[in-house]
Amino acid sequence: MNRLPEDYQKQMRELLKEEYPSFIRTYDNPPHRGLRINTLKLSVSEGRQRLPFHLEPIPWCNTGFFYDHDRDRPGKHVYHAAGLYYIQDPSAMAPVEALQPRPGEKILDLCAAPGGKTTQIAAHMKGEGVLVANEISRERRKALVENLERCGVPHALILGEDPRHLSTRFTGWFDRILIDAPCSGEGMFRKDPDTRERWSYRSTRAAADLQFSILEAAAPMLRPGGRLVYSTCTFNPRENEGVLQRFLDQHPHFTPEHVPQAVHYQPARPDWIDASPSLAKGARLWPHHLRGEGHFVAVLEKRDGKEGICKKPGKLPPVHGDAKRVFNDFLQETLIEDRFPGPFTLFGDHLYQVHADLPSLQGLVVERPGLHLGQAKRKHFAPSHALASALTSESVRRSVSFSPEEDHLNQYLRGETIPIDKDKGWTLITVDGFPLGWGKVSGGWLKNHYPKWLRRNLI
Ligand SMILES: C[S@@+](CC[C@H](N)C(=O)[O-])C[C@H]1O[C@@H](n2cnc3c(N)ncnc32)[C@H](O)[C@@H]1O
Repeated sequence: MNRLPEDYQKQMRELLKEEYPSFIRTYDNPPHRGLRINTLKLSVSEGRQRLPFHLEPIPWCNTGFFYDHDRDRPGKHVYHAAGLYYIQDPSAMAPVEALQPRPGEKILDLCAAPGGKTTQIAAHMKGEGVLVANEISRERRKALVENLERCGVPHALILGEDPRHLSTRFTGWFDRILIDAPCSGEGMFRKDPDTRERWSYRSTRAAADLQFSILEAAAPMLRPGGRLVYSTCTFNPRENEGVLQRFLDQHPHFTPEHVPQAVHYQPARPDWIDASPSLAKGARLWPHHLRGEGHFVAVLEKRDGKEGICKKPGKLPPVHGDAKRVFNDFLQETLIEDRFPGPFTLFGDHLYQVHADLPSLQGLVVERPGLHLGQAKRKHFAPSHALASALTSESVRRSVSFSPEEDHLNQYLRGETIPIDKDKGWTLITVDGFPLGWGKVSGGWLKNHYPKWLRRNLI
């Protein structure tokens, strides 16, 4: 295993003083493991009854649970594929709890991949409002898309922008913004030892400059009275209190607020860098004080500024008659109630449901303009995996439920065709009633439409 960098140990010894021995001993222990029940799919109490794992509540997140890594492998269970939970470091659940998202709001997750916090925000929003998930890295956006689809998030717009470019397009538009910033990752050295190799004093300075530029870009996008959460997974005061002080010096209309649930955390440490004492309202999550990795969380409120400049809805590519017709035919044949009132847009022949009053997206890298409904071919409509995941078995005319132990379930996940005695047509395939994907029944066979890139063998 990679050793902890000498300079890092020296830094932590100087900062933590008498606390240092108990801090450094945490590296001898395994990391704590957590999962978050996805309340877009099921309630916490149903999740506790249904999930076959040894769960213990995480005090700072009421949908979060520790699991026992020696006995449970939730990442391999079919309920994971069905999006019933998201595996997440317990400390990483703190920033969204501090953001306090509400249904119907406009919320920006500026550094979103792989989507742990985006899916947590989506669950708080109950799928209502606009959730903009932005991720600059193309490679990492793939995991973001996959996780949002798996978790059945119906209302996200996925962008791939440099925050400085976004900033000019959404002035005063968001009620809440999360910046879960790229950082030197000191808080992850225990869980992910590879990150140790990339660390140096210089890398922490470069990270601080990048974090400052991301905060600067986010500031104008928040409406007056809006809430911004800044979080990192590093202990480094230069990247935490230091970046915030530099930001507040130039943006006096932002004020630090107390992080909710502070009783579970330690206060931030402005005294380490001679910053404003008000920054102590932020929180530090330490592995020698709680069961999780290192994290930093701060809440800022905006007191002033411009409000909602981009009120004018943007124009998206229109939906031509053929696409509308095949989609409507599909809806009538497959769904019991039409839960998709639009508006819609077409990207190529892919149909999306979008939010009614989005500003123009022209010139932006758009990974998903909204919920991907499927592909509108000339004569028929092929529903998407994202649509299957956002539905329930009660909302469709035909569904088949397999139990986790059934052979047919494994066959479905492997992508095989399955003999079946059911009515012809698109059929929602579920595990215990929770959607996994599509199949199409014809002549006594279920043709498998589980996405090729997700196919696998259950253990
Ligand atoms: C700590 S991770 C985000 C984790 C994510 N919020 C989650 O909970 O799953 C930080 C992200 O910032 C992205 N990033 C890197 N450089 C960036 C930049 N210049 N502007 C915005 N984001 C950047 C990284 O690609 C990375 O995905």
